[in-house]
Amino acid sequence: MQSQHYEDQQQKQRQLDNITNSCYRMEVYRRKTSFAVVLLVPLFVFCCCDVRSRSSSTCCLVSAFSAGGFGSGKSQQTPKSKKNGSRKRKRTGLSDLPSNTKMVIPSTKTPSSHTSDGGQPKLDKWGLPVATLDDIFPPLPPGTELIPIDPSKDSYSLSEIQRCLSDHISIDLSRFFDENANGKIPNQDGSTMKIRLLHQSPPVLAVENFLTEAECQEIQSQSTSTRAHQVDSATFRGSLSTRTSTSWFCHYSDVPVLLAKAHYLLDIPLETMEEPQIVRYGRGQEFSWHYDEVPSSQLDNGGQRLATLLVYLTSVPENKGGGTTFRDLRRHENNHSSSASTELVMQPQQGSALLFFPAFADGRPDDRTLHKSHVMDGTDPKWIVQMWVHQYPYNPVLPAGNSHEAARTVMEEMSRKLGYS
Ligand SMILES: O=C(O)CCC(=O)C(=O)O
Ligand SMILES: [Fe+2]
Repeated sequence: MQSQHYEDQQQKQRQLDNITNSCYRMEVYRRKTSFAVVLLVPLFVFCCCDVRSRSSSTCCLVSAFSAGGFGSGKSQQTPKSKKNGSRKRKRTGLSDLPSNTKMVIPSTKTPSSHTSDGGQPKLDKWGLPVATLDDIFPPLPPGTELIPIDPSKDSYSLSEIQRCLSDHISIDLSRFFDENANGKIPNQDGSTMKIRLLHQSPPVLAVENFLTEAECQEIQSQSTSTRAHQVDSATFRGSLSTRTSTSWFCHYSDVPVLLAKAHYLLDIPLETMEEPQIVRYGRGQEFSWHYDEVPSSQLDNGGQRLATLLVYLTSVPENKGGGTTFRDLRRHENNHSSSASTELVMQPQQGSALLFFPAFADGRPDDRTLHKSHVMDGTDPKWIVQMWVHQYPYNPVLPAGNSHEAARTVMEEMSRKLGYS
């Protein structure tokens, strides 16, 4: 399975390389078309207006056309695309973003042209091919393993869930959950956690009642603390990725309950946890398609992100947007008479956690986890807190002075209070 994925990655790279070639061919095609239009339109007008000289003019123009037009080497050797091609790219504002969220922006290679309606290529106002979502987030190669959950099963046992995690970060779920996938230790408000499988391969898990209502409110209130570092996400105009929410980077020690629960659930060293981030999406705000993996240029801090733990601090009704959506993953309708399937969406439910894996255990990105936060439609904002787990110890960047060590004691105290140790 892993070697299959590695081949898929290589194929993706080849697809990206092909973009350059197909784009060049597209540009040649465009040039030829413009050339033909430039020649044929005056020819048509000329012929209509001056019937007496039509035959000789046609001969003259046709011979000029065949000398430098379709099929001639000349237009291919001197593509006039140079001028447009070297046009300055619009600033994307990437530097305004938190450095640890990978935003995929259009390749510096010229994107391939794509046909829209009726096979016509989509061109911009300069007649250049327009990048499409498929250029930036290529479809998964045919044959990629995608296994949704079985719609005929009411639930998965803990052993079945555990088996789905075999290629990813090693987590021992039996510390926290019994064989029926129920939490072993009740929450402070008496509620019980429950872990559910949302997708088998790649594995996507939900933990109901991960945080209590009071714990959600306590974490959300950290956004008003002067200790949190606020980042207003830039809107990416001229790019296909858009993040318009607001984030707050927190000191580990300010969110001990998140730390204690994440640490106990995932059984990973505190040092591999990235700074906890609180995010708020107001009406109309979103985070469009992206991968959570760290760009290769930034792997020197903790290596790749192996797990994304995202906890919803507020609920958002189904018809109000805000769902976390996976492009390539499906959820079959739980209806035996129908084989309909829809995109896998996790609708925010206060206190529930979503757990998925942007990379395999050895750090190779798992592109099957391309996802987005749907545009918010409701007036009540969506709030989340999230944390990524790295391969190796991670050095926190924000807020200044943030440190794992400073949080260790409060985390251990909280673990005792919650009954985990
Ligand atoms: O808010 C969500 O539902 C998804 C957020 C996300 O994917 C991210 O911040 O990386
Ligand atoms: Fe994400």
